[in-house]
This record gives sequence, structure tokens and C-alpha cells, in this order.
Amino acid sequence: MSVKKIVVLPGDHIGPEIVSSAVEVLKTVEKKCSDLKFEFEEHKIGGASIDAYGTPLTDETIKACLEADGIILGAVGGPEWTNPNCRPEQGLLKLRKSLGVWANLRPCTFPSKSLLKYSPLKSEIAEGVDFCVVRELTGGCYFGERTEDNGSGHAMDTWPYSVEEVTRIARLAAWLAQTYNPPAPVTLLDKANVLATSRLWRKTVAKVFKEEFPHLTLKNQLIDSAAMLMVKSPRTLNGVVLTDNLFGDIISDESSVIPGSLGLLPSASLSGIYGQTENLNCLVEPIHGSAPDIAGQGIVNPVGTILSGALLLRYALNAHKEAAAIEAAVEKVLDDTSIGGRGLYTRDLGGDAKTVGITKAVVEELEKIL
Ligand SMILES: NC(=O)c1ccc[n+]([C@@H]2O[C@H](COP(=O)([O-])OP(=O)(O)OC[C@H]3O[C@@H](n4cnc5c(N)ncnc54)[C@H](O)[C@@H]3O)[C@@H](O)[C@H]2O)c1
Ligand SMILES: CC(C)[C@H](C(=O)O)[C@@H](O)C(=O)O
Ligand SMILES: [Mg+2]
Repeated sequence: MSVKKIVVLPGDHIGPEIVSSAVEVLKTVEKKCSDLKFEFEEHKIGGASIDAYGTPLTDETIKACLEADGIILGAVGGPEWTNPNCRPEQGLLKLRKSLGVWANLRPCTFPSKSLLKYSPLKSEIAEGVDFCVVRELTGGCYFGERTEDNGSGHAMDTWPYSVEEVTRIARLAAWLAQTYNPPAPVTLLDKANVLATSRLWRKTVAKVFKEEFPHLTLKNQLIDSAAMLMVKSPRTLNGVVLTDNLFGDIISDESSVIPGSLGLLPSASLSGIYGQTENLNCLVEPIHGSAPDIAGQGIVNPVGTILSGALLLRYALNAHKEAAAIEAAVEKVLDDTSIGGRGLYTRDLGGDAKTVGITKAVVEELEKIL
């Protein structure tokens, strides 16, 4: 049995609160599964790293992450770090680039059945939603050349993409579609009616699917109308939703409205596919940010981060049974009507459960399942 090294990056504000929940859950998996052994190593990132070392990401942290089997991150950022040349978010972007994690999987589904009636959308619209946003993560306008306004009154961002970058993510989206039974449709979201990069995406993705995955269904949807469909008839996007870095960032936050809270959704960023990519890097994090408005009150929803731990097990360690067990434990806790008759929810979902209460309940359920 090999020991798996997991680097833990709590980050800022609510980051430490949610990451400790996920680590507790992973430690429970370790306790119950004799063939899984973890070694956790904590490092600073974001504002915490700026305060300690004057930079949002140190070389030591990058090295530790490159040597790890998996990385779990809370969130970075906050209003107190105002220097545009030394922002917490730059640490996260540099980490993604250094690890080469170009594919960001952001599944959107209901972690529990009982949540359906609390969705801001009508039940008949939200029911059965199950798609995974595959967001390109190391290209596009996040990493294009940029000119800051240094008093000239002009600023510029550029939005570059290459055929190679689009081809590899198209293949990953197709691989993911094929893990569904039957294989899922893939919907490409872009702005091909305006942007040159979107036209490159459309042409390249169509070629990959025609030549390599002719049995899969590929659909196209402009990003603006996709944003509308996501709340009007979200099931039309079921399957795999493939898109670029910025569109994926925006549309995934929107998708969290379907199950009811930004605090629910996990993500995994990958440098390839388990079993197919040598030295695969995997960074998991919830899709939300550092939520400075609720930090330190013990009321943060830890579910997105706990489920991110499940994605780490699935996509970095091939531990599918254990990943599914975490998801089942979360579902049980959210559906547990024995407390207040409405499941155990934090304040973002209208409940009064605390972060530690949810975590403890998930750990207890997991111990029963594993
Ligand atoms: N991956 C990351 O580290 C990441 C992601 C997004 C935003 N950020 C950063 O986070 C900071 C705050 O950004 P923002 O306010 O726009 O977005 P946010 O996601 O931090 O918060 C948006 C709203 O959702 C709520 N929320 C978020 N996560 C929650 C949870 N787990 N439980 C309950 N409620 C939750 C917050 O309280 C807030 O009202 C910024 O500095 C931003 O750059 C970091
Ligand atoms: C903090 C920020 C750089 C980040 C992004 O835009 O990728 C965040 O919004 C996310 O969704 O992970
Ligand atoms: Mg975001």
C-alpha cells in the first residue's frame, strides 16, 4: 500500500473552515479503508501567503504541490489585499498554470433529493438536472497579455487560444461523456457570432468529434442564450457542457442556483485523465470563493469542499467506491429529516446547522457506509 501525499491549501477567510471539514472526511475514509493511507501537508496560498511571505504563492508551495498525489484548496481573496500587482487570486492562477491543470470539471446536480423543494427554481424545472461543466482552465483571457491602466485611461486584456489547447479539452470532454451510460451529449458554449477564439473552438471541437468520437452527440449553444437556458430549462444542458475559461467561470456560478447554493458545488482541475496521463496533477476546490461576509461565524456550507474531496478520490486516486461513499453520506445528511423535519442545512439553504455539525454528521454516516 502506497502513502498518498495530499497538499492542503486552506487559503483565506472561510478557506480554513471548509478545508478542515474535507480533511476530516478524508481522514475518516483513511480510517475505514485499509488500502488507503494519506499524508497531509499544509501550505499557505493567497492572502495568507502574502501576509507571511510577501507573495501569494511561494516556490516551496509549488514544489510541494507538484510532488503531491492530490491538492485540496479552500479559497483565496478578500477586500484587504488591494495591491493589483500582488493579489491573492494571482497565487491560484499561478498554481493552476504551474500544475498544468487545464481541465476543470464542475459537476452540477442535486447532492440530495430533499434540496429540490428548496431550489429557487420551480421543482419541475430543476428536477433531473445533471450536467458537468468542463471549463478550460489555463488559457484564454485569464492568461493573455494584459495592459493595466497606469494612468493612461486605457487597459487591455487579450483572449488567446490555440488548436492544441482546444483539442485536448475537447478530447477530455468526450472521455467524460463516454463515462456515462448511455454516453452523454456534449454541448459546446461559445460566442462564435462575435469572437475569433470561439470560432476556433467551434471548428476544432467539431473536427475532434467528427474524426475521433463520431458516436457522440455534439451540440452548439451561444453562451448568452445558454445562460438563459440554464435557468429556464436547465435539463437541455444535461450531459457535458464544454466551454472556455471565462465563460466556464461565470456559467458554473450560475449553475449553483439550480441546487440552491454556491456552497454546494465541487470542482476538480486535472492535467489529463487518470490512467492515461503520466504524473497526473489534480487540484480540487469548491467553485465558490472566500466569502469574507460570513467568515469566522461557523455557518459556512462545507458540502462543496467535502464533495471536492470525493472528486479527488475519484479522479486522482481512482478510489471510486470511497468517492461514492462520501457522496452518499452527504446525501443522507442533507436528507436527514430527523432534525427539524427538513434535513441538515446551513444558513445559505435556509437552515441553522453549523459547519461542524454538518461535518460531524457526514463523518458519522460515512463510518456506517464504509
Ligand atoms: N477558488 C477561489 O479561491 C475563489 C473563487 C471565487 C472567488 N474567490 C474570491 O473570493 C472573494 C469573494 O468573492 P465573492 O464574494 O464574489 O464570491 P464568493 O463565492 O466568495 O461569495 C459569494 C456569496 O456566496 C456566499 N457563499 C460562498 N460560499 C459559501 C459557502 N460555502 N457557504 C455559504 N455561503 C457561501 C457568500 O457568503 C457570498 O454571499 C474574492 O476575493 C474572489 O476573488 C476565490
Ligand atoms: C478567484 C478566481 C481567480 C477564480 C477564477 O476566476 O477562476 C474563481 O472565481 C473560481 O471560480 O475558481
Ligand atoms: Mg469563479
